[in-house]
Amino acid sequence: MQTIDDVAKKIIATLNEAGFQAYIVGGAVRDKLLNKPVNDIDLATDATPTEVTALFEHVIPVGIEHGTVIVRADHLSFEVTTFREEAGYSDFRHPDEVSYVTDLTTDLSRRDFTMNAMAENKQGTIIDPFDGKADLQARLIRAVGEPLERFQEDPLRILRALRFASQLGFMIETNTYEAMQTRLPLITALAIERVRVELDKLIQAENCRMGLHQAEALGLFDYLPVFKDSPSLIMKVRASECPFNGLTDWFVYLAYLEKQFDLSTFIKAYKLSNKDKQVMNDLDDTLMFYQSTGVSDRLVYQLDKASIHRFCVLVFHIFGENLSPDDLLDQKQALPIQSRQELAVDGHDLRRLLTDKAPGPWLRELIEVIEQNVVSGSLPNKKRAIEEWVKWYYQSENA
Ligand SMILES: Nc1ccn([C@@H]2O[C@H](COP(=O)(O)OP(=O)(O)OP(=O)(O)O)[C@@H](O)[C@H]2O)c(=O)n1
Repeated sequence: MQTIDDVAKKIIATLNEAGFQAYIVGGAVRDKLLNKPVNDIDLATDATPTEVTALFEHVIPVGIEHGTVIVRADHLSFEVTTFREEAGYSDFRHPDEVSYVTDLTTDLSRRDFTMNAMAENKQGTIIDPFDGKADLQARLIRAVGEPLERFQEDPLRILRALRFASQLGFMIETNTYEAMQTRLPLITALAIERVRVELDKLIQAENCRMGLHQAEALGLFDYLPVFKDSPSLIMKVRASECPFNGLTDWFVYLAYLEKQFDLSTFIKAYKLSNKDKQVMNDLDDTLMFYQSTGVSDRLVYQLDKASIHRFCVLVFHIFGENLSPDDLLDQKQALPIQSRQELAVDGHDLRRLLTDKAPGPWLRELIEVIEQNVVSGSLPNKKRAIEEWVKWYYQSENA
């Protein structure tokens, strides 16, 4: 079977045959050397975006102003970026000016860390002008060239260093670490959404204890919303037994750890997306419900396969109770229905039945009551029976 690496090499071959240089660069080279799975490959070339576009059938112009296009091949996408050097980052996000260059080493020299500044050609030879391979072997994160400049260009690299330390269990080289310390105040200028992406990766990583320790030693949390106002929070996180790896809802856990914050404080401070907000709020509701009633039929009904495992992890760490995801799933499967879609009536049926009622929130509330009764077994999931019950419910309500 053709791998993502084979497809990338085909793209490189097409560029080489047209007279251009082309290489695999960045995280893919690093991860291959670490024997980690590679799901995403970036390419660099001396061809301009216009020249790349002319060579391939499916090209998406995603970031032409930064020299990047996406080449689609065999149902996979590859970012292809023209060799460049960057003049400065006044918004700490996008380089102010991008100038194309023709030599690979200049392109590699603008990158953050030596382990991310290697390239691989079509034959699989590694081009490594900054000794990234040696640093990988020594398990060291080292800035390329002058560290103060690298972090000035993009202070997000400070967080990237910490999250790589957390993901890979690497140490940060002394000069690099000192430059991170000097430039640390610049992280307050970063968009909070970018900060959160790195923080998520740091906290969910395999070596998160070490990553958190390094972040705390550096003073990172003094510059981060919520954490900076609550120094005890990070102490509690460190002291907690919670294995954050894989725990996507760590904000919920932190909100429970620090009772003075409700979840909305985190949601607002980190500008969580609506989807994230929904997931976090649902989980928060379920945990509160668990706190008051324990494992009830109504509770297992609210959980689904995707959320059941993390719910159990959170219950263990917040309440110290050991629930088995499999047992909860069995209990859920034994319920009369698994989801609202399986109810024998829907909104249309109920509106037809209660023609004298004007549209309003009553319909959603009624469906919720029916759902609860069916789940608890006090009402059979049969259309006739439910309709009879609804008529009785309204008669008794109006009586
Ligand atoms: N602030 C940044 C972000 C990225 N890069 C460079 O761009 C490459 C690709 O960046 P990205 O895809 O964001 O990260 P990866 O290093 O590939 O790591 P991961 O996929 O784990 O996020 C990096 O390897 C690095 O060479 C950089 O120099 N400075």
